[in-house]
Amino acid sequence: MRTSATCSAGGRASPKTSSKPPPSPRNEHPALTTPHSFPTTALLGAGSMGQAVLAGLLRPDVTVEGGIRATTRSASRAATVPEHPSLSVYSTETDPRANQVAVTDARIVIVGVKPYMVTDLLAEIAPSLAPDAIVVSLAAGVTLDVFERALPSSVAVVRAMPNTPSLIGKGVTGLAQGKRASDEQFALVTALFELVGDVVAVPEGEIDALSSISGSGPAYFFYLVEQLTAAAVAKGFTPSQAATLVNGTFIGAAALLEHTGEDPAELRRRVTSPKGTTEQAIRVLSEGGLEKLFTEATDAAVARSKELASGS
Ligand SMILES: NC(=O)C1=CN([C@@H]2O[C@H](COP(=O)(O)OP(=O)(O)OC[C@H]3O[C@@H](n4cnc5c(N)ncnc54)[C@H](O)[C@@H]3O)[C@@H](O)[C@H]2O)C=CC1
Ligand SMILES: O=C(O)[C@@H]1CCC=N1
Repeated sequence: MRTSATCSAGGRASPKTSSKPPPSPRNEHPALTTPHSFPTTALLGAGSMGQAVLAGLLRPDVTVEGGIRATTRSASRAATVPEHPSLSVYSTETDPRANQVAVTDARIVIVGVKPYMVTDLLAEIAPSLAPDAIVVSLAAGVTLDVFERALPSSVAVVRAMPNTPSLIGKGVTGLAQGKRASDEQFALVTALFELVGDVVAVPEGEIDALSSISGSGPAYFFYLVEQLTAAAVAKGFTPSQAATLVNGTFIGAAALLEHTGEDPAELRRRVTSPKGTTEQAIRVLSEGGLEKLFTEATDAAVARSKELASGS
């Protein structure tokens, strides 16, 4: 276990108070409009997505009564989890019972392991869950039904589809309420994800489509950044110059979208002078089938969610 301490190679270190907290993006999170206090929470699988969700619970303006427990498989991954006085970190490599220990008495249990690992993990934790626990799935494709069948009937389930900008409070999360989750329990989970950005409640049937847009969406953005950077380098700019040009332009354009609240089509029009240069570039992108490509790409993501649901 690691409690607000640097994890040793073996995954254990004695608790201590960190004199200098690590650089944290938490200050960037928007002001709270939702509850500041959450019950004891376990995060099983504190990887890329899990740690982004965890960032909300570690905000200085949030209290987690009874503390937060986070688990990983390897001790080296446990060492990547930020230090915090209310956070205990366990790795199954060091303690094979880490997940059972983490969920004991926890009211909220977030499952952040890969989809193919979910079934084994649920079988492992089911006997140790509190009867009134709310299990929150981050796993792509895995249905509420799979969770509800694997867990005691008193345990509520909510399916979440967040995205990685949650790490800096700019996430978008889709939430689907399981049939055993009360409105009060769903509101609590909604408040938890509002700590890291916007929340959209949808019926479960829409979660895979939502995932193909906002769950995967950050990857589409980074891919576009990579491709425009490659085009800049091909035009003779150094990689450093290309990064400045492309990152600055994309970040600036996104900020303009947010700041003005304007329709993106209108913002695009303001760049695209009639008979000018941008018009030619947009023509090539359009004739190349970008719109169709996005439809096909998101369809492929949805199809993969269905495969994951069937266990492949
Ligand atoms: N990465 C993303 O942008 C998004 C991911 N998701 C979902 O989040 C889940 C995790 O994905 P990532 O964070 O990308 O993967 P990841 O590989 O970064 O994290 C998985 C974590 O699970 C841990 N783990 C593996 N087996 C474990 C076990 N038995 N007990 C405890 N911890 C264990 C690993 O040590 C690792 O820290 C997946 O189900 C994925 O579908 C959902 C939305 C977006
Ligand atoms: O690629 C995946 O399967 C996960 C779900 C959405 C984003 N990442």
